[in-house]
Order: sequence, then C-alpha cells, then structure tokens
Amino acid sequence: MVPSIIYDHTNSYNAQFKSSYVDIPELTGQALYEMIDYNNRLDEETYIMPILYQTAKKVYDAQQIALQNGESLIVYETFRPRDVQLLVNEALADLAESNDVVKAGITKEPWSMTWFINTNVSNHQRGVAIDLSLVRVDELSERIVGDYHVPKVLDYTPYEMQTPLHELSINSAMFTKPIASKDQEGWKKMEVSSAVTEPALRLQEYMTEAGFTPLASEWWHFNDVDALNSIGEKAGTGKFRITQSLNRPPKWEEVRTITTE
Ligand SMILES: C[C@@H](N)C(=O)N[C@H](C)C(=O)O
Repeated sequence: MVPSIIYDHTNSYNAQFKSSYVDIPELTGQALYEMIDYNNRLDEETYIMPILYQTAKKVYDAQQIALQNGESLIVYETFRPRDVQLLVNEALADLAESNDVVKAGITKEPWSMTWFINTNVSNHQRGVAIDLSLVRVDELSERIVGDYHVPKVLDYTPYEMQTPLHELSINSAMFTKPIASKDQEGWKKMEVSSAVTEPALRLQEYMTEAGFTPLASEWWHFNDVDALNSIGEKAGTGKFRITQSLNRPPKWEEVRTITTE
C-alpha cells in the first residue's frame, strides 16, 4: 500500500457492479469478498490491495504525479479472485439473457461481453490490473510511517467521471472501439469517446506516464503490460483468496540495503 493513496475496496462491503445502470442480481450492493486486515506498517485496519511488486512501483509513480497536481489516486480494486471473476461473468450473462438493454450495452458491435468482464483469466487474477479513479486533494497533511514522513490526504473531492465505477457497459468505454489490451502503443492513436471527462483523461495521463496501458472498454482500468510480459507463463490464475497483509514499519537502514542491493 502507498500511504498517501486513498483505498476503497467496495467489493468488500457494497459492490458497485451494474450494467447499463441496471442492478446485477447477486452482485450489486453485496459484500463479494472481504479484503480487510490490520496493517502493521500503518498501525490501522486497511483494505488489502495486492498487486505485483513491479506494478506497485508504477502505482507509486502515478501517485507522485497526481500529488504534484494537487490530486490523488483512489484505488477500488487490484487482485480479484478467480471465483469472483466467474461469479461476475455468470451474473452479468444471466441478466443480459433477460434484459435487452443490458444485452445491447455489452454486445453492441464492435464490443463483446469479454470487454466488460473478461470471460477468461483476467489481469486482475494475474496481479497486473488496477481499477481506480482520481480525486482533488482539499487537505493534505503528513504522517510518520516507520522512519519516514509521508503525505496523508485528509480531505478530498471526487471528480465527475462519464459513469460510476464498475458500470459494465459501452457507456464506460475510453475509446470509440476496442484495441488489444496488450498493445502498449496503439491506444495513443485511438479516438477517445466523446463522453470521457477531463479528469479521466488526466488519470489516463498519470497512469500511462507511470508505464500503464489503458483498457479501451473501461475508463478506470489499467494494465501493467510490462509485468505481464516479464512474468509470461508464470502468471497466476487467481485460484485463491488473500485474507492477510504481512508487513512492518519501514526502517531506513533496511530500505537503504534493499534499494542499493
Ligand atoms: C469487472 C471489470 N471492472 C473488469 O475488471 N473488466 C475487465 C475486462 C476484466 O474482467 O479484466
């Protein structure tokens, strides 16, 4: 966890998943999987937001850029277990069967359902994907974590985005058509959807500056394609739950040893 980032794991207590603004039975408003534990490093209960270490460094970089602009990242989901991925798949497919508006919202050409909930193993199971938004920082303070002084956001205002987070439909698309999620360059030439708001464009700027690649179908989702390429076949499939966060307050001698090794 980056102490200055705001974390809100909605899936722990009130899942926001909807499609074409319609509640998804068994999902919307539910506690889907609990990711909360006592965090020794911060000396408080926090959400658990696991992501590969190399990807976490990029999240840190994106937050530094945001803070320089008087803004902060707000992170909603990183690792998502495979069984929850399947649950979202099933629930959305079932709803689409009985609701034509929902069906059109996830299948209208050139899109298909997998753009809104991956029907195979998602990057959320591999630890290289992050769902997040951007807020304006209204009050910034400092806190001490181990031997370090770090920024702490005391008050903030969420920005208006084109849709609420986890609105699974074409309404949330970043670009007017799909582009392979592993294409690290092609997205730069894509046409941005007219609904995209300025703060979402800034979020994209901060995240891509830090080395992430945007997902065409969701303004809030970014992938670390470098990490995906480097782990290759060793990528996980998320067939487990994470219930504990193991950490301790950082001591400068230890951090110096690690970073200079
Ligand atoms: C559920 C949604 N936020 C999401 O993660 N979608 C992508 C396409 C995924 O399933 O990887």
